[in-house]
Amino acid sequence: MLEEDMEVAIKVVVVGNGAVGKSSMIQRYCKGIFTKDYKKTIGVDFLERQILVNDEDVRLMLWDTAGQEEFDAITKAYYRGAQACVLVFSTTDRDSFQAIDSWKEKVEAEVGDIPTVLVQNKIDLLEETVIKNEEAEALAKRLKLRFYRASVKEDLNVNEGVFNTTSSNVCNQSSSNGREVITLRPNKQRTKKTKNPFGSCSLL
Ligand SMILES: Nc1nc2c(ncn2[C@@H]2O[C@H](COP(=O)(O)OP(=O)(O)OP(=O)(O)O)[C@@H](O)[C@H]2O)c(=O)[nH]1
Repeated sequence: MLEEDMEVAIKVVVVGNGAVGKSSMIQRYCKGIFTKDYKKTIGVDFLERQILVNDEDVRLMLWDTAGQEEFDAITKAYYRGAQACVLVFSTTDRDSFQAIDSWKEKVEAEVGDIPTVLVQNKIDLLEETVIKNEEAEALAKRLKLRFYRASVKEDLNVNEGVFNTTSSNVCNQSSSNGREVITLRPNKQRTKKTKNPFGSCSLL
């Protein structure tokens, strides 16, 4: 296939316990909306958004995985090929915080060590928090992860924070260690060539 016929795509998996806000986070980023209703994800779901890398369009493909353990067998098949991971827990759910190690291990078991960020969602509910700031920061430090406090509801830190940073991490890691992050797909409209699309990154 000619280089002109290729496009770049980054696959990101969003994982964490049920009801921590994974689907909401992806919807906020890709569609700019928030809904109060809780609709449990069955298996996996998928949305995408275009970002700009070195003036080249890149497709950020966000895989929304079910938080319920009953779907583990299905969801882990979808971790394969992921180039980045967003680990999410909720301010009001201690179990979701304690489960982060196990989620990280599940993803690592399928795809190894990929750029990952840790997100504490629902910080609009801080008055109901069941997790101390120091605990969350200690977890991020121990796992060596960049840590974000976010509120999908209030639209805090989702766009500029979580997803744009995740994309940058993938880009930077790619340019520093030569790891392959490019998925090739037929794209007949494309004519421009780039030798190193991840040399530096800028996001829309
Ligand atoms: N207050 C508040 N509620 C939120 C926030 N983000 C999500 N929610 C609510 O939390 C509930 C669960 O959100 P989902 O996005 O469905 O959670 P999920 O992690 O995808 O859940 P599963 O599909 O079961 O894995 C919904 O009622 C959302 O409206 C937030 O930042 N603040």
